Amino acid sequence: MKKRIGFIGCGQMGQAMIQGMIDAGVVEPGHIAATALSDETIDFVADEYGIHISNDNKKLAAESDLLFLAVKPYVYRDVIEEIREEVSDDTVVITVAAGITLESMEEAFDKNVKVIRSMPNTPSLVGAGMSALCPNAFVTQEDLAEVLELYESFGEAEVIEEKLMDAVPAVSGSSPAFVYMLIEAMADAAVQQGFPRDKAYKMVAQTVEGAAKMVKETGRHPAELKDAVCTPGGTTISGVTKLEEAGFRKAIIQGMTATTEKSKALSQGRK
Ligand SMILES: NC(=O)C1=CN([C@@H]2O[C@H](COP(=O)(O)OP(=O)(O)OC[C@H]3O[C@@H](n4cnc5c(N)ncnc54)[C@H](O)[C@@H]3O)[C@@H](O)[C@H]2O)C=CC1
Ligand SMILES: O=C(O)[C@@H]1CCC=N1
Repeated sequence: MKKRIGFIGCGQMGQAMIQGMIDAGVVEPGHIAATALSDETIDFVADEYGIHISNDNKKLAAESDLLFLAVKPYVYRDVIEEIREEVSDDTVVITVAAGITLESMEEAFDKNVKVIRSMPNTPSLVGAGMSALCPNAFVTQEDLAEVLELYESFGEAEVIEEKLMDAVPAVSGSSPAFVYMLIEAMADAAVQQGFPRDKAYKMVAQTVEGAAKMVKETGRHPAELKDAVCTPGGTTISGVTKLEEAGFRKAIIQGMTATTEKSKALSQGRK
């Protein structure tokens, strides 16, 4: 891709996307530029990814065709204030933040601006991301196709209606953290039984990946796949029974609901 790609903010999420798109070969490092606040991050990112990086948001905004805002939601207002004049009618601004709505972006820019609201996740770093996107009315089909090509280079991507965007952190944006908690807890239990840590993480992570692949590739219902593991009177059903007693599903659903509620609160300008 020949478009000039800019990242304002280059922390966990920005770096995961940059690494993912470079590894996929969809864009040359020379076509990516970024900004960061600290000299430490600027030096690290320049060395690690070979992209151009500075602390000049205005210049970056003026020189980018596809401009990612990969800063925390509470920094958005100040950053937009700073770059508003540099963003042209043709620039596609892509949000990477929970609770930043298309409407709030249009209000903040106070002019016709192309905006795509997106929610990626950190597994983009290893080409296994899951992202959701939704464009505003000024984004053309061609713009959207280009941005989708980038997101699909580091994982899967879905274009969805904006009313579903607040549920995306729970489904895919924040949920890697929940899966890491599951992996950590399973590994702790294995270590309690005498497993070395490294073997425990490897075996549990491979099992999580394998189970996810079974859901994706067989198309079978997760409950059917679970039933196929449960030998009558065997080990699995004993574990399943105990997990149900402990409120496993309830805890997951409550965690996801809290995540979505927080995203809705941010979208509505509540804390
Ligand atoms: N970390 C994650 O798993 C995910 C994060 N996101 C979203 O990505 C956005 C960034 O999150 P992270 O990368 O986790 O945060 P982070 O704190 O790792 O990175 C943010 C970066 O922005 C820089 N920054 C702050 N103010 C700036 C400014 N005025 N100009 C230029 N750079 C500035 C900071 O120095 C920092 O390096 C957030 O809005 C978050 O909602 C979305 C999906 C997943
Ligand atoms: O925790 C957060 O707010 C961000 C959005 C999704 C993942 N991290």
